[in-house]
Amino acid sequence: TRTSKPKRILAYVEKHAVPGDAESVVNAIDAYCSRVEWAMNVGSDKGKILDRVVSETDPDTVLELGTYCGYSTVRIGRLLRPEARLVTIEMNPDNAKIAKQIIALAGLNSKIEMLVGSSSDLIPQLKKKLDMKTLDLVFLDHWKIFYLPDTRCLEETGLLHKGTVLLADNVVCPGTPEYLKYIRNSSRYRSEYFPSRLEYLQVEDGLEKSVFLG
Ligand SMILES: Nc1ncc2ncn(CCCCCNC(=O)c3cc(-c4ccc(F)cc4)cc(O)c3O)c2n1
Ligand SMILES: [Mg+2]
Repeated sequence: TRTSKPKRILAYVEKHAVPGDAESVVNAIDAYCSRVEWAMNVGSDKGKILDRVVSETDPDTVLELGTYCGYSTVRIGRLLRPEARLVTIEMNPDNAKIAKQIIALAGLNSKIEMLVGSSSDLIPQLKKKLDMKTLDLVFLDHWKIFYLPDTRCLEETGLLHKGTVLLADNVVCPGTPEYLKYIRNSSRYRSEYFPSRLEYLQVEDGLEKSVFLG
């Protein structure tokens, strides 16, 4: 098949969003994925929780693991101050290409840098590659079995500081049991579960917010 779901999402956004208006890009993707075809964006219900956590954290540096089409990248980026920076990691080069175009359409190129590769390969390079002092917020939305090893890697590479917020998508569906077990039992984090719904469906899902205590 010539087109892919991300390409169909991009085509819809190009037709229905207003260039430079990040909100209209988010709304266009939600309209498409709720009416035409489901896609694994964090969606509007969990998106409202994400918005609140981003606004309360007001981060200077953000790391997103798993870009897909860039829905949550734009959702987060639209709330950041002009001098703030968001690095997003996507392993699939075709998805990264689409996401780059959606991020550009939202007018967020100046705040967002996309890295193409696996989180496990790229996280160790973040500190030196991007002169990343530390991260204020991490949004985990990639392969669910990588949440725990990547969190351990973030700890070991000194990318977390006292107060860094980790926000994990899909802790109920598809589920991230090993990550939840670790983060909820670790004295180095204070965790809180935000119940919600799986994107565009009536299935239970939720976000786990964990503050690193150092
Ligand atoms: N390590 C590494 N580094 C970087 C990377 N970049 C991409 N990947 C690969 C990640 C591939 C996509 C991850 N996301 C999901 O799998 C996901 C799934 C559902 C879902 C699906 C079916 C259902 F029936 C119900 C729920 C819903 C969600 O909200 C999800 O986020 C990477 N991996
Ligand atoms: Mg997700």
